Amino acid sequence: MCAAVVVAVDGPAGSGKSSVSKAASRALGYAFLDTGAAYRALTWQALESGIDTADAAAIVALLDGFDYRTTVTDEGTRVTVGDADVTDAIREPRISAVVSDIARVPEVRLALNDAFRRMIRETDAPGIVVEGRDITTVVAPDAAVRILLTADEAVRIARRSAELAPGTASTAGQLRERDARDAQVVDFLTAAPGVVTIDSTELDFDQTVQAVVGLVNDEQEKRL
Ligand SMILES: Nc1ncnc2c1ncn2[C@@H]1O[C@H](COP(=O)(O)OP(=O)(O)OP(=O)(O)O)[C@@H](O)[C@H]1O
Ligand SMILES: Nc1ccn([C@@H]2O[C@H](COP(=O)(O)O)[C@@H](O)[C@H]2O)c(=O)n1
Repeated sequence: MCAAVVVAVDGPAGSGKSSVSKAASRALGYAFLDTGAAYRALTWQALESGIDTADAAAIVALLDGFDYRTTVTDEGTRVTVGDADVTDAIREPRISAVVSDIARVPEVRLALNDAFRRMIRETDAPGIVVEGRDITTVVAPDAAVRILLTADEAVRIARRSAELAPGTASTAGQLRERDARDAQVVDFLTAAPGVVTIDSTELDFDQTVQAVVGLVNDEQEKRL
């Protein structure tokens, strides 16, 4: 039984899931769980081990020794695999290009989802904001607040390009391709029943964070 208020956030690539969820968690005094980081770290481990990411059996074999940890520091959350700090490496385009291979392996999803549920149960914060693709539907379908965070594709591409520039064309292609491949595995493009859609196309960053925080506060008030 989890005593913390769980806020589940799903959405497509570049919709602001991690940046908005992180800022909202800070504003609320909640913990933050970026589930995509675990898929990315396992991808990093596969590439580091010289494994073809399309080789599902080899990927499943990696799960046993996968020593994935996150540590909250003053500078932000550090991600490690074994002794390696992979915080920055897991954001590289070479990881984004193949992470969907890893995410489509059912054994990987089962193992990581178990780990995510354990992290949610074990948080000692009053609440936790958890973001990914299947949090509202699979990982935490009973979450107190469930949000689909989205924005028009062109806006998401522009925001991502501004972050990664140069290379708008390849950024666009990669974002579209990753969404298309991920959507074959989980549906993060339509809100499941009970899930509230926040469309940030016309909102700036702070307004989007406020929309999330406002929803959580409204839900908390209803429960009093
Ligand atoms: N409402 C907004 N207005 C302006 N910029 C935004 C807004 N929301 C997010 N951003 C910016 O868009 C970029 C993408 O956001 P972020 O990395 O959080 O997306 P994401 O959904 O986690 O992506 P991915 O799934 O690819 O990891 C970041 O630079 C972020 O600061
Ligand atoms: N709940 C999740 C979270 C992520 N994925 C896969 O990981 C990739 C990286 O996620 P980001 O949020 O960091 O972009 C994503 O493209 C998915 O392949 C997932 O399947 N389920």
